[in-house]
Amino acid sequence: MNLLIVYGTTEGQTRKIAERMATDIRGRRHQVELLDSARFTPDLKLGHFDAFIIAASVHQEHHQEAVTTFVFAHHDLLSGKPSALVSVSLSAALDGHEAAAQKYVDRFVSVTGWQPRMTLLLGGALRFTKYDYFQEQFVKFVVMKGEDPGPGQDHEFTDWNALAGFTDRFLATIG
Ligand SMILES: Cc1cc2nc3c(=O)[nH]c(=O)nc-3n(C[C@H](O)[C@H](O)[C@H](O)COP(=O)(O)O)c2cc1C
Repeated sequence: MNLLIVYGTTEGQTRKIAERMATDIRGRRHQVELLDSARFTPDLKLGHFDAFIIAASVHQEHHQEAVTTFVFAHHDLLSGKPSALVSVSLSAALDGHEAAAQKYVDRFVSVTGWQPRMTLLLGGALRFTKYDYFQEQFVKFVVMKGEDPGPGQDHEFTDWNALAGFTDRFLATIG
């Protein structure tokens, strides 16, 4: 099988997630190409791929615009082949915030018209040491609703075992 992973990342965590999936897929003896949504090439031949994984992170309640545009433009092709969505957010990792994480996905599906075969809501990372004032305030007060982020400045919430299990299950659906 030949898979394409298209990812959108703002601070780098989703790139790390996409790269981990690619490593796992190659370990299962499939071919895989990684494409950063910020670097689309018009000559990319999507018809060459047997299955697709879209991975994008959430900022201010939305996935990256470049990913949304790509999926909207190709939703028929994506819906006609095995395809999966990995939605990376803080809400996916925080107790009591699952509904918000699901809401981002529901909106993405409704805006793009694509119905992924499988979806994973996956925790991302907090990088307070890299945020500017606005980013820090937004994460603390809008996303975390004033909850104490804890003493550590930066924290990775990504459940790598859940990701590996998801990748395996998706590969099992495409044979
Ligand atoms: C400015 C900013 C806004 C964010 N907005 C949201 C949000 O609305 N909902 C959410 O669940 N997570 C939000 N997050 C958390 C990100 O989804 C999380 O940090 C993720 O790991 C980012 O992935 P990336 O490094 O691939 O861009 C936000 C993060 C930042 C820095």
